[in-house]
Amino acid sequence: MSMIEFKDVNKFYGDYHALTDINLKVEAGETVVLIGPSGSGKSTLIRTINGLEPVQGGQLIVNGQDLANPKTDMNRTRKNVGMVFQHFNLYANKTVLENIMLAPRLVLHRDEDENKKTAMALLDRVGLVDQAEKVPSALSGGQQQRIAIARSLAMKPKALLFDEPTSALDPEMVNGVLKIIKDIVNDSSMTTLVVTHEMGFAKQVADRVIFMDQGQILEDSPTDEFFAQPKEPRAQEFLSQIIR
Ligand SMILES: Nc1ncnc2c1ncn2[C@@H]1O[C@H](COP(=O)(O)OP(=O)(O)OP(=O)(O)O)[C@@H](O)[C@H]1O
Repeated sequence: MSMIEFKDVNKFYGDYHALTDINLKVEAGETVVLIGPSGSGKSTLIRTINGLEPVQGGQLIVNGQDLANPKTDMNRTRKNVGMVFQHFNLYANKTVLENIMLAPRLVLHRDEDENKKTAMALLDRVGLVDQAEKVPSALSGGQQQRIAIARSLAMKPKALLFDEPTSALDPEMVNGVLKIIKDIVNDSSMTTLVVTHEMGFAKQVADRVIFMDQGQILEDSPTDEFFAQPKEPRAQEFLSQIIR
């Protein structure tokens, strides 16, 4: 069974048809990058995968559960599917260490010593061990995003979703964060979906590229084929505008 499977999924915001007949399979361990113009539905699509946006119609199977079924327990899915947001979404009044330890303590009931050990190892992995006792606002945007990544990894998720993880960062912070995401993709067997406008990064990490426009998936191609020449005229136009 696929880790993630959309079958004829639709999503409305009121009358606005945000996702139209989405069909998509992502296998365990795959890395998929979603690209497309602003407003094409990329964020909406990945937010449906951990139940942050409910869908209407079709089936959305994530780790064996159908999220299109209102009876599904979303908490079980959220335990297994992590999310990194554009604006970090750290807890402002908690230390960096507490940000990382909170969910494993409350949701997984992880032993406190073990929890701290794991959190410190993750801080080491993102190069911020010395910042453990600070509050997020004392750190740069790039550092805050690295903490947010460590926080999501602390839950040991089966899948990790990144929603434009570098769009809110100052340019000099972008590469450090992308490097960490690349290392995670290379070192783990997690299923990873990334919405990004960073095409060089997409080429390096993605197994497949999905191009969206107006709430639809117009192209789903292996990365090499997509960047050599997308099949879809609208994807060709999009790429020609952003790669100079
Ligand atoms: N909560 C909401 N209520 C109403 N409409 C929304 C909501 N969230 C998104 N939309 C609309 O749905 C469409 C898709 O938005 P979405 O954020 O998924 O696009 P996107 O491809 O991620 O764009 P961007 O690259 O600009 O982030 C847009 O037209 C947006 O205005």
